[in-house]
Amino acid sequence: MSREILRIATRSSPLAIWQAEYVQQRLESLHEGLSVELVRIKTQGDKILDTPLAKIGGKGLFVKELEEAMMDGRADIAVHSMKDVPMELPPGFELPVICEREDPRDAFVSNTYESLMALPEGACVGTSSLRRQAQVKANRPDLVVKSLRGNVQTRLGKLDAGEFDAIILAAAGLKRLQMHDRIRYEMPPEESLPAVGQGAVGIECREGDARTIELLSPLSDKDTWDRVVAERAMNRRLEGGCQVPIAGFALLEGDELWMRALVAEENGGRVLRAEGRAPRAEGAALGVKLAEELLGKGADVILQALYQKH
Ligand SMILES: NCc1[nH]cc(CCC(=O)O)c1CC(=O)O
Repeated sequence: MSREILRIATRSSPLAIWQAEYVQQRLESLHEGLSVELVRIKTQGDKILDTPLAKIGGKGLFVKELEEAMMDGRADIAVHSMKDVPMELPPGFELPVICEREDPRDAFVSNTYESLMALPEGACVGTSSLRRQAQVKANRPDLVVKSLRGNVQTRLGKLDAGEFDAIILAAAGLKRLQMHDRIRYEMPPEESLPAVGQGAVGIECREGDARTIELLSPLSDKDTWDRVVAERAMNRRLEGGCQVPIAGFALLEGDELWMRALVAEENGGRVLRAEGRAPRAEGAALGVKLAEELLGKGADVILQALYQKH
C-alpha cells in the first residue's frame, strides 16, 4: 500500500522550520501511514532585511509565496504565525485550524538591564514593530527606539554586538527555539499589549480540500481559535492591513472572553484603549465593537495619518 503524502510549505527561518516540524510531527503521530514533508521557501520578506517591512508590502509578504506553492501543487498546507496572516485570505484558500497558543506576551531581552523601567535615560531599544515602539515610547518617552529586523537569531546577534541596550521580541519565538534564558521578563499586557494572534500557529490550505482539512482537524485548539477570532475581527474592522500600531489580546475566563485593544501613535504620544467582555461564541462581535469604540476615540485619524506616511 502506498503511503499518503502531505507537503508543508514553510519559510526557511529557524522559527518557521520549528513550527512546520511541530505540525509535521503531530500529523505523523496522529495518522498512521501519513508521510509529511517540508518544502522550504525563501520569501522576499526573509531576503530583504534592510528595509522596514511596512515599506516593502507588509507582513503579507511572508504568506503570499507560500500560497503560490499551494496553488501550483508543490505543497498542500502552509504553517504560519497567526500574527503574520493578513485579515483577508485571497480567494481559493482557507485557514481551518489554529493550534494551541504559546506564550502570547512580548519578551524584554537585555544583557545588562532588568526591565524597561530600569533602562537609563536615553537608552536604545531595538524593535521593528510599530506596536512595540509605540508602547515603549508611551511608557518611556526618553528612550530611543531603533529599527531591528531579521530572524530571531539575527536580532539577538545585534543585541550582543552592542547595537542596542535592550530588544523586544515575541516570547513565543524564544521559547520555541529553546532560548527561554534570554528572556529577562515577559512584559505584562498592561506594559506591552500583544499583537493580534501573537504566539498562535495557524494552518492554511486550498479552499475545500476536504481530505487535508480532515487530517488537520485534530490539531485545532478551540480556546485559541475563539481568542484569535475576536482579536482578528478587531483588526479587520480597523483595516489594520499593513504594519500598524494596533494591539489586541483576548483571554478566556471560563466561557467568557475578556479582550483588550489599543491603537497608538507610533511615537507613543496618544494611546487609545478599549476593553470588553462577551460570551466566547460572540468573539467576532466583541472585536468589532472594540474596534468601533477605538474609531470613535480617534483611531481613524491616527491610522489615516500613518497610512499616508508609509
Ligand atoms: N513578525 C515576525 C514574527 N512573527 C511571529 C513571531 C513570533 C512568534 C509568534 O508570534 O507566534 C515573530 C517574531 C517576533 O515578533 O519577535
